[in-house]
Amino acid sequence: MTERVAILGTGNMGEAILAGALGAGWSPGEIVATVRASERGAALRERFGVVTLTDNAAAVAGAALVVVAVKPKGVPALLGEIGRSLADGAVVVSVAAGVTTPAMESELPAGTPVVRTMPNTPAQIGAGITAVAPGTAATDAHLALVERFLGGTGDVVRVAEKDMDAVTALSGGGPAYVFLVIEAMTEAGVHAGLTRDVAARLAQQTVLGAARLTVESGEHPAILREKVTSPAGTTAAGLRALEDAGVRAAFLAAIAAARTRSEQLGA
Ligand SMILES: NC(=O)C1=CN([C@@H]2O[C@H](COP(=O)(O)OP(=O)(O)OC[C@H]3O[C@@H](n4cnc5c(N)ncnc54)[C@H](O)[C@@H]3O)[C@@H](O)[C@H]2O)C=CC1
Ligand SMILES: O=C(O)[C@@H]1CCC=N1
Repeated sequence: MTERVAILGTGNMGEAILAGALGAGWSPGEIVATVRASERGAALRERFGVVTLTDNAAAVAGAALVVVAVKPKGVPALLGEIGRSLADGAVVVSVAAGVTTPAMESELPAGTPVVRTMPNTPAQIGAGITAVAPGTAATDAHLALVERFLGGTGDVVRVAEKDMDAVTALSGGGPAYVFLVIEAMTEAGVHAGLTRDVAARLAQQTVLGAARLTVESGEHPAILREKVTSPAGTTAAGLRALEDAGVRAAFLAAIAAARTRSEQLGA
């Protein structure tokens, strides 16, 4: 891999992408990461061996791919900062919730290729999923570079930009919902008398195994659920309690609320 990549704003998501890309074979020499605080830069240099800078304009000079990973409200100012330093043909990718491609294009020199993306933090171990939606000047070659880089962090799926707020709600924030489920199942196991270590291991591996079985069997989750649920058995009793507590409705409400919030962040 020969292209240089700049990651601007290397916090939780930027670091997850950095770790995932390095794990997939991108070399530290190909990536420069920017930070606000120099101690953060020193920690990233130590951990990953990449060059870190606090100057975003200097970081994008010579980069073919620029990944903007600051908070949504920081994106316009950052794009304004780097516009004149971008290399010819460089593609600018944002991971920010809510920030649209027209909004990105309006802060950059006319004709700059941009791609809006929504990754998630399992990118850190190459198990993420990123949705991508191109702006008006992004060509297939730009998308191919973006997909090659982000492909190191997990799956990549192309979506229409109008679907990005829904994607943000489902997979962008989705790991948090699953972490909450793992935390709650673990705690419930402790309440049922298991040690915390055993309960945590059972909850983690159950979520991992169920997710893998869904993917690898290709069967509908409802069918897989029926195969666990013996008539009048233990699982039926547990599922009844979850339905009584409104778990399905809670997920509908959670994804709808997160989607609305993503729309607001872009407004
Ligand atoms: N955390 C997550 O799971 C996901 C986050 N995102 C998006 O990623 C973006 C970043 O989110 P997080 O990583 O969670 O936030 P964060 O606050 O952990 O990271 C942002 C980093 O950017 C740095 N920063 C801010 N302005 C800067 C500047 N001008 N130059 C250089 N560095 C600068 C901050 O010091 C911070 O370390 C957001 O736009 C969010 O919507 C997208 C998908 C998932
Ligand atoms: O919570 C947020 O706003 C970001 C976007 C998706 C995940 N984290």
